[in-house]
Amino acid sequence: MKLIESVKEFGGYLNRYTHDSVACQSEMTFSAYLPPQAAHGNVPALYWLSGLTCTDDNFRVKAGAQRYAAEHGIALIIPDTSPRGDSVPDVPEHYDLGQGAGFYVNAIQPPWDKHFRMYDYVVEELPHLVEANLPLIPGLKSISGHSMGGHGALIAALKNPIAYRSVSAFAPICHPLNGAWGKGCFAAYLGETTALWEAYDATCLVQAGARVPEILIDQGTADEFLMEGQLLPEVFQVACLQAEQTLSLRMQEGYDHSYHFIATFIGEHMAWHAQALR
Ligand SMILES: N[C@@H](CCC(=O)N[C@@H](CS)C(=O)NCC(=O)O)C(=O)O
Repeated sequence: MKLIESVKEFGGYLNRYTHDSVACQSEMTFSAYLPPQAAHGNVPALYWLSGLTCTDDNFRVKAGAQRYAAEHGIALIIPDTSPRGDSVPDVPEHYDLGQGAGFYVNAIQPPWDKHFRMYDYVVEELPHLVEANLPLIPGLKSISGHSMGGHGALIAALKNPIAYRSVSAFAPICHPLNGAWGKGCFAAYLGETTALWEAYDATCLVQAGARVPEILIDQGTADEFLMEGQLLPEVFQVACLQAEQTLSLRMQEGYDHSYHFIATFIGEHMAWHAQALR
């Protein structure tokens, strides 16, 4: 992997890297914040998955997480939301399909199947890469994300409960099978057989018996996409109740879907993950 940018922040370094991805068959970009503690030894990591239209940049400039990462001695690993480049398929007129909208699945339908393997990238390739090249404690990691990335964090943890110490999400897409964003991307990437979609749907995974120790979700009540029926946390909450999956769903009065909402509560999520990563 190649370091392309490094800036000192809160005593640590906010770095950006590129590398040739085997999973995505393209060059990928990601950011990593290494807290000051990483200068003296290996540290745990929190992976952050962003939402539709985002690159690795949105979280690093808008969420304000680096201050808390420095306080707790946790590295932040911030991947892009899809493969990119001229040879990677896209639908520029649709922000919610193709580049910027990888949905953290392994596509099996052409033309997406060659590059859009974000599930393998996030769960397998990226952890192996960063643990081999950065001062990280191998295997000591947690995951969080926003919207499409909240969905990604939930399914990554539910499908790999041993791999992550904790999972949280901001306004996650909890049941993509029944929201317009999820349906559009799943149909394109996975085909029309909805049975295949269930393996990437947090609500279906919980209903099918997947479990993690605890899930923390913050959801703004003034979120425009909550009102549109894209996120469906209430459906996930019922599934968790029925399955006895511990869920802390905090409905945050008046907050919208934006990074202002994330910035407000990211400190609490970082403290929560820090406890699990201790
Ligand atoms: N209206 C938005 C829809 C996409 C959107 O809201 N994306 C969220 C994630 S679902 C986001 O994080 N956008 C980038 C940002 O706010 O920095 C757009 O067209 O960009």
